[in-house]
Amino acid sequence: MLKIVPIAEVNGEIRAPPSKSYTHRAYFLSLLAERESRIIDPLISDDTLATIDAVRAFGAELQNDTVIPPDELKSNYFFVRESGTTARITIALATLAHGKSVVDGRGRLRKRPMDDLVLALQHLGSKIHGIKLPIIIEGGQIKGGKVKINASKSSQFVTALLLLGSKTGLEVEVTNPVSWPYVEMTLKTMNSFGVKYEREGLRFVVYPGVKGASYEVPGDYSSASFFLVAGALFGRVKVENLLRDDVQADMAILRILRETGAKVKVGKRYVEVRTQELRPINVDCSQFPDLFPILAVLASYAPGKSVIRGRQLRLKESDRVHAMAVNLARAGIKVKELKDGLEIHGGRPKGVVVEDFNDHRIAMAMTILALGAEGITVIKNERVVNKSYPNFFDDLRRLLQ
Ligand SMILES: O=C(O)C1=C[C@@H](OP(=O)(O)O)[C@@H](O)[C@H](O)C1
Ligand SMILES: C=C(OP(=O)(O)O)C(=O)O
Repeated sequence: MLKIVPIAEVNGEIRAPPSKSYTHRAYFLSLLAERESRIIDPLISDDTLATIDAVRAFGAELQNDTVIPPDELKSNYFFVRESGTTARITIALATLAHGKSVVDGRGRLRKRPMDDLVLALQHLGSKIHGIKLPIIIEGGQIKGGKVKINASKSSQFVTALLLLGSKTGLEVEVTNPVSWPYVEMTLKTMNSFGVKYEREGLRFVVYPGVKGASYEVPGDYSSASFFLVAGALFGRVKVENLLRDDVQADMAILRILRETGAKVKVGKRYVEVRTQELRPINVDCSQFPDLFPILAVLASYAPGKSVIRGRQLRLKESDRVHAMAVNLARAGIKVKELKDGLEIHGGRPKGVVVEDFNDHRIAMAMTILALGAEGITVIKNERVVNKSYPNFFDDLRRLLQ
């Protein structure tokens, strides 16, 4: 358990951890490559360990930062912990492995949607049983061809098919996408690994062949966003290891912080945010859903009414709309739960015992809220941040020292 005592101001620097999303992509593309690859500075967290375990279970050999791919993927039992990204990609790639595979996970992941991806893979000839984890795949029947994917619940369905297509060749047509920048992140990583594809709007033709790469994982804007908001609320924060020229979904934080009135300076490899003034925000997070919890915290301090929405916010490690509504109401903030988001009236939050709903981003967002709250905040289970950011509290201490 951790107690967070409010501070007068924040003024410090940290280094962003490596990107969870790029780490997933680099390991799975290394698995599919024609030769060995190097992955430099990967994120090591609960989610990426799930991916590393899956890549090993498919038959890859990992020696330090080198991944030696198998000649053929092996069918296996894949336990992906609570990693949605790992689950979706593993389900798709397991269709390549002759024999029976099982993909399973724990907690909320067993309730999160897999159905549209399963339908698409069945359309391509694979035999799959179940639309929620645990899912059984009778691999080896998959062939290339043409498939349409409804991406209204998750862009990870698209990512999974694009990666599959880098092995089989595949034409993919996407409908109703959320979180589109994550598809751009997948395509960018495919470029790094020498995969050829053509695109026209929401249609892709992926050609078979993954060359391999020596790939350096960039810093994570999703993890950095918690401290960038702390800079906007309470003083100054500089986050190193953030590339200006990137396509990460949560780079949206830069535009939003400027719109709310913070002073944002972007260098080649860093971002610095200073408090200036705070205006309410009105934003749809459907393309960058992981910012929702920390934007709700930002809105809690911004005088006036903010509205923050997103189509898939209730489908994550928790129902994030409900989770933030509960915690902000407990902190004395006037909040109204909408079908797809929150209406928040900014004020001065009180310290609370945080209900994290076993969601790393709820715990991290509420920790930042605590820095300016009236009274002490309690984080009951600080280990919940291990899913994406094991060093979160170490970096917080570094910032406050
Ligand atoms: O592809 C990825 O790496 C991710 C995509 C997003 O999910 P959805 O596409 O399901 O919104 C995001 O919430 C998740 O943290 C990581
Ligand atoms: C939802 C997240 O990841 P995943 O979908 O991979 O579980 C997240 O990191 O907030």
